[in-house]
Amino acid sequence: MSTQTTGIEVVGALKAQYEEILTPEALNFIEELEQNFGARRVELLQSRQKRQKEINQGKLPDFLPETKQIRNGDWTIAPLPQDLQDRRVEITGPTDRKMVINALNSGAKVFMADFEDATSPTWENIIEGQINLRDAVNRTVSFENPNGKKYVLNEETAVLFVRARGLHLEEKHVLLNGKPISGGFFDFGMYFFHNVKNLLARGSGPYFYLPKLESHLEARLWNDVFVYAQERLGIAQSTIKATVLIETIMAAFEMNEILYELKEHSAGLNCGRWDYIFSYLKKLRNNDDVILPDRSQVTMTAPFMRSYSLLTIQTCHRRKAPAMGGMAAQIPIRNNPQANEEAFGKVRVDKEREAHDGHDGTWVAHPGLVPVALEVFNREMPIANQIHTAKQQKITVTAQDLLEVPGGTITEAGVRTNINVGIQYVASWLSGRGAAPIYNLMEDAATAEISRSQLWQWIRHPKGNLNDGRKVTAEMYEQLKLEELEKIKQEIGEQAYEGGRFDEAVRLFDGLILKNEFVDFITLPGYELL
Ligand SMILES: CC(=O)SCCNC(=O)CCNC(=O)[C@H](O)C(C)(C)COP(=O)(O)OP(=O)(O)OC[C@H]1O[C@@H](n2cnc3c(N)ncnc32)[C@H](O)[C@@H]1OP(=O)(O)O
Ligand SMILES: O=CC(=O)O
Ligand SMILES: [Mg+2]
Repeated sequence: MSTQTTGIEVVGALKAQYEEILTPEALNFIEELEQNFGARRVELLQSRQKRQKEINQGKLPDFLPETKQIRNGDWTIAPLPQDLQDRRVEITGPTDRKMVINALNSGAKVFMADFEDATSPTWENIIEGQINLRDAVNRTVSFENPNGKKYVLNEETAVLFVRARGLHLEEKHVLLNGKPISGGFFDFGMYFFHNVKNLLARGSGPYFYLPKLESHLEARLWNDVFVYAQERLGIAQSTIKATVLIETIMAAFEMNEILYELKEHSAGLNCGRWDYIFSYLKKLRNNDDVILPDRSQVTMTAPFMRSYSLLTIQTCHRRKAPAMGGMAAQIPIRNNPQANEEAFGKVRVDKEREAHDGHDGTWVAHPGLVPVALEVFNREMPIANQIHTAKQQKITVTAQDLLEVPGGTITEAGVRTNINVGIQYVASWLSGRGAAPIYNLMEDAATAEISRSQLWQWIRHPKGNLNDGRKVTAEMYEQLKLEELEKIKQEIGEQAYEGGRFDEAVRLFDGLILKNEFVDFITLPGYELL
């Protein structure tokens, strides 16, 4: 079915209620965003390729000489609204109806509803996600489980943020002049269009997370989108607030500049640790000095990760902006109290380090972890945030610190885990679930990117050897893959395996690992299969 408006065309199926989101007025607004900003998005994506080429030729990422004045200048972001002063615990999750209610009721200060890493962007997930968020803002959202359990919002709920898709992702079910539009502009635009007035009437505001930025020019693009959107709907400038994820190695060198570009709309920065590891590996993949050990060994205490976290705190607080921490991947383990306590212990240590260092809040992936993170931040952070404390203001983080290669080993178990978890995740994503519990860890698009890029690199890197001396090769991958697929079949059962899009997942995964050309994001070839 297709609905034609001026130049913009919806080619996705129109199920019940979809027209309530895809109104002619909302589509006109999206069309204007794409008309005004679509070409710049494409140019910025080309700039990413250009910078990658320079890195491949040996030019390492560094702080930009041309923006030194901004780094040295004395400026701050605009004051934060009242409901963004205290963000000590933020829960994240997909925009699934039940989860939206559970997250808003979880006791966390903020719920980040995610159209990015935790969402497989099927047309249904995207449009139903918008319906769910609209109903959440209206406070009419409800849900009934097949077992009769009913879900409604509590009196007091978390503040809502929405993470729009990254600039690299398109929405192929909405075309402008026959071409797919930006997924991020769609997510932002629809949520803003349908909810801004209601959010303001309820004393909150249109709050966003912006993922995977690679430069301050990308932040400038988003700022221009915000300025346009506010003007167009008659909303006061500076109403929109956005937290930018520092989750690419390139953005780590432009934190000041990103805050500066968005300074009227900024709600600080967040350490998106999983994509950051992926980006470090992706950008430096052709550098013979750079290689990462097993995924489990690349933690926030690795020197390059710690430098990045501390620099985020220093930069944000100098600019009076919140510096949000990141996501520990552990989730509750039912039916095994000891393993559960160990998992909670790991989350606790992670959050203690973040709070102690000076982060103003942190992320959790599951309602069961909200009390764990809250207890730590309540203990370590007796006031609403640490923006005005002097923590980390005296440290110096250099380009070398940010690029320092971590030590550690590559093991056969690490290779196996990357294959096993990577394929299971891709199968889940293709089946419409963008976040999945696998071996008691939260897996999403960002963690899967690490798994597959490590395999790609270990096969090709001169130092891609196991701790027992064997070189990681394509043949080893093929052999271990067969064994891991058998293991998965045993664990989840033949029926779930057959119904789980595993064959397509394996073909997609093989393409990512075995082709010499590095694919920028799993979700790009993945989206062709959705
Ligand atoms: C790298 C990054 O970008 S991190 C941010 C992106 N990633 C995420 O947001 C992941 C968020 N987390 C999740 O999606 C989920 O916790 C998963 C997929 C990891 C595990 O989900 P499940 O297997 O459903 O967990 P589990 O069975 O323990 O859930 C128990 C209850 O908690 C709810 N729940 C679990 N996680 C969440 C969440 N993040 N938000 C809201 N509710 C949640 C479930 O809906 C379920 O509710 P019910 O008891 O009312 O039925
Ligand atoms: O988006 C968060 C991340 O860690 O990646
Ligand atoms: Mg991410």
